[in-house]
Amino acid sequence: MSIDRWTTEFSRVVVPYGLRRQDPGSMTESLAARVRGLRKCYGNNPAVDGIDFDIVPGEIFALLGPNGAGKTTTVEILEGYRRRDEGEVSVLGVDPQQAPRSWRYGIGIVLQDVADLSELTVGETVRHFARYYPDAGDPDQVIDSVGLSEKTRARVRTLSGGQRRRLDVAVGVIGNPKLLFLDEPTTGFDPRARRQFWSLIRSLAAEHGTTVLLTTHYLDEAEALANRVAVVAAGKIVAEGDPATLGGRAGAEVTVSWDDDGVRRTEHTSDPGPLVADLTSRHGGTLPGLTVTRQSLEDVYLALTGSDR
Ligand SMILES: Nc1ncnc2c1ncn2[C@@H]1O[C@H](COP(=O)(O)OP(=O)(O)OP(=O)(O)O)[C@@H](O)[C@H]1O
Repeated sequence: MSIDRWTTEFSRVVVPYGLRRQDPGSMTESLAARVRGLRKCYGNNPAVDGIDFDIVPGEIFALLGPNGAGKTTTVEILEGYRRRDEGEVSVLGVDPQQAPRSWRYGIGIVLQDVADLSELTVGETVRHFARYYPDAGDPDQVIDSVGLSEKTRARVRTLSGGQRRRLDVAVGVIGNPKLLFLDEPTTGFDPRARRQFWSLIRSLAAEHGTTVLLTTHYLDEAEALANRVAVVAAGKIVAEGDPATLGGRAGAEVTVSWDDDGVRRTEHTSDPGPLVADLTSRHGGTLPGLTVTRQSLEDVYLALTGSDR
């Protein structure tokens, strides 16, 4: 996250705007976001070099890519915190560069530690942010939905890292956003906290219809959460699709391994069923040490973003 985004976002949420209620349904929103030919250079260096994608309402869309690929720059342009050099961008039916302040009520941004008003309690923090939205959710319900009910009266500075992230999410969703931006949301989480966080995000999408734009370096996170992923490398999208089939994964060869009298055997096949059936019958009905491994999303990702890029 860039400092200027943090500063702008922080001032956005702590400085009242003189809020005006707007019916979010009045925006043209056949797509939650539409991006065409997006380009952004820093000096002579293209950070984003001609990116196209759509985000459908209600879906969880993940941007993956190595450090410096251009994900944050893209997301900040969609959030309205950076100006593009070229291309068309529409978010909730509006160009973020021309957006009225009321457009912000429809988007939620989960920033790391934006809720760090450490002397306030969890309840006070969420109520504080709720005041700046015309259509805010009930603070107690939102705190409950992120699993922090027992910490409502705890001071923010006493929370663990994972609990703070939950509070960041509570602050990100208190305005009932239609589109939620999650930038590397589970960095530093323990495995259980990550699973709980994933459940929270899934339920936001499933129960509230919230659209989510996620950036992450965790491929299991993308696989667990995203309906679609786009892999970005050197400012371009190099693959896009369902994480289960990305890069021809579903049709790729499968590795079948088993133990044969103490010797490890391996075969590669695009159709493992007949091979496993044949081997099993030849081994008298059981195949010791059988493993059937399909290409992982990480394998596909590494091939797509390899050193030749
Ligand atoms: N304010 C800036 N000034 C100059 N160059 C920048 C600036 N912000 C980003 N860049 C450069 O633009 C490129 C893309 O950066 P960006 O932060 O968008 O990548 P990213 O995919 O989000 O990376 P990460 O995964 O490390 O967060 C990088 O080469 C980066 O050094």
